[in-house]
Amino acid sequence: MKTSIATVSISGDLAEKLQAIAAAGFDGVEIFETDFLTFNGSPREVGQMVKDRGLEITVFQPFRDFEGLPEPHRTRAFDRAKRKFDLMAELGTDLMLVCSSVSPLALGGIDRAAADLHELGDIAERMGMRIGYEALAWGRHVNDHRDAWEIVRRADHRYVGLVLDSFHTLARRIDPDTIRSIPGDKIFIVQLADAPMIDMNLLSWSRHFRNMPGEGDLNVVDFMRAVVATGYDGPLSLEVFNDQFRGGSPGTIAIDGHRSLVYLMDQVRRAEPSLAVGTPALPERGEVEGVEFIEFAADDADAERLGRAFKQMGFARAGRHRSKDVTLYRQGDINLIVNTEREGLAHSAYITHGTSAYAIGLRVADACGTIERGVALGAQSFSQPVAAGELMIPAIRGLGGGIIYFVDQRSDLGRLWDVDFVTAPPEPGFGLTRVDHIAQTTDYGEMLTWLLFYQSILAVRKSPMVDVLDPGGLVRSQAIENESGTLRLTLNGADNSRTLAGRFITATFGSAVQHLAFATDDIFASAEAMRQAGFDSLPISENYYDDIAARFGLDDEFIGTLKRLHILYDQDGTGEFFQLYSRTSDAGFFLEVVQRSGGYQGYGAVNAPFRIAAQRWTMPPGPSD
Ligand SMILES: O=C(O)c1ccc(O)c(O)c1
Ligand SMILES: [Mg+2]
Repeated sequence: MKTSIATVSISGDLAEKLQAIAAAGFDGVEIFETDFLTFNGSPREVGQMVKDRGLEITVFQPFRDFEGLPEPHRTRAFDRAKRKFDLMAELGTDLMLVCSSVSPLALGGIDRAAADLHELGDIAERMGMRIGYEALAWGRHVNDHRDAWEIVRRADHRYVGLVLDSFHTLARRIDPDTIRSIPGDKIFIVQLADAPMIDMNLLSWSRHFRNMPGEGDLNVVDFMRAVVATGYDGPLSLEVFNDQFRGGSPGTIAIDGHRSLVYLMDQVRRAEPSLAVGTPALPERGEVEGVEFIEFAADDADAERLGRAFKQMGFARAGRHRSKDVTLYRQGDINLIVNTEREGLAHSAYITHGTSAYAIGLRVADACGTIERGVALGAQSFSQPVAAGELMIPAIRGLGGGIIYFVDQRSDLGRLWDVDFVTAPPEPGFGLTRVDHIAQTTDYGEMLTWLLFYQSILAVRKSPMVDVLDPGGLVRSQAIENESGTLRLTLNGADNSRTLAGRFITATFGSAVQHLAFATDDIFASAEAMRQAGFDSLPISENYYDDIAARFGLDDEFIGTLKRLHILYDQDGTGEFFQLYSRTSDAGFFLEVVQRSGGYQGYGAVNAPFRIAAQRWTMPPGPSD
């Protein structure tokens, strides 16, 4: 199946857009008229630019306010169309998208519109063109693909077909299964877009908030299943109007778009195996069984500091890499690696970001399958030389230039610690059992990119976005987790550098992992042991404890213990959540210990403002304070 994307979906001038679209692997492009009109060159030159990049023009659009007009407007509309057909011949494309009229002059009437389209079909045929009719969700008389199809059916012309656009259908909550009865050869092109669920008027929602399939909340998979069921085998064309994308990186948005289409077709194939999906099958999404390790890049002085901090939390120095300057700290199922090598990716990560948790190792059911899937979805695989006898751990590049390694039990990768490390016997520790969650910070503009990256490659789902109030601004936070809770990531999007999250991005030149949370089954015992080992926990305001005492009706003794140990507390109706924080590093990195009880699934978002306030009093002032 051919892939295509509208020029409106990408930022930049026409040349930049085409370059990014071709580089991301698309076969075709929809030329949006304004992108052509604002280009300082002839239609022939545009056609050549498209060809030179190995692309074809899938459709020229939009042609507005055509059908149902009274005279003299009707004749004018036909003249306008003829001029555009001439232009299209120069551009080198034969399909024009006619979107349903929004003109107050349009008269309505299915037969009138069908007659207009039939007549235009005759002209198109003579000029070697075809027309596709699309129902805009806010069209004056036609705003439903079922009506558009009825008009196309009655127009009864070989050169007149239907255009389906997932946004217009799904935004109006029209059952996509109504598409199944349309003949596939009468669908001339299919446009795809998703959108977040927001309650607003259709036009504004469409023009500003569309996003790539899989990034929003619409059921684009069911829409596409219905399209495939018709036998349609034309291009899948993204048409995404999004304010953020218009100002984003052309290359990244184009790659996200291509990834979204590959992922969409993979979901269609899995949801309805009997359909003839014309794209290659992919290995299934990586089933994450746990976080196997977190690796830090550091210089010697910071490695000392990190080692000390880990010991104060009950980690033991548990091993050394056989050939590299790499130390393993271990407690329960948590493996923390500190890499002070002077070459390789760890060193480049250190040079770029300073001391940082630049690599994450995930335990999956099938490491090679997960990599294969990632690469098919446009992720970059990563490898660097290893010494003889050591393991080459498969990896892809992730957020902030970091690395995600994959290990599994089905290969030698399951013996990583024995093969690559000389390890010591386990020590008891302070009760920390596993990595509860990994918090990554990114620019707000990149959140959808990483959401799609994780969701398309790993078997995870996203939770609703929550707002984290920071005195410097709002940080948007969204969790990405699997069913069993063995992988929990939180993505925090900062849109300025005055928030703690924004400061972290600036201070580390875009390192991603800002904090790590470890789980315990008894936070009071862990906190007590950590305190005795010299752990300097983040102090929390008295006011906070007064508030939770009142909010949850907690008794004095319990509140006294929370207060003394600097533990934050939350309930969600199904269970309880306890949190304890370290102080932050100068750059804003920190560690957390949490205890979940009952069915608590959240991350203590209500406590975040108190944590942030406490971090602010205890941190050195930032450059913009
Ligand atoms: O917003 C619009 O006007 C518009 C134009 C053309 C389309 O294909 C579309 O889906 C929307
Ligand atoms: Mg459209």
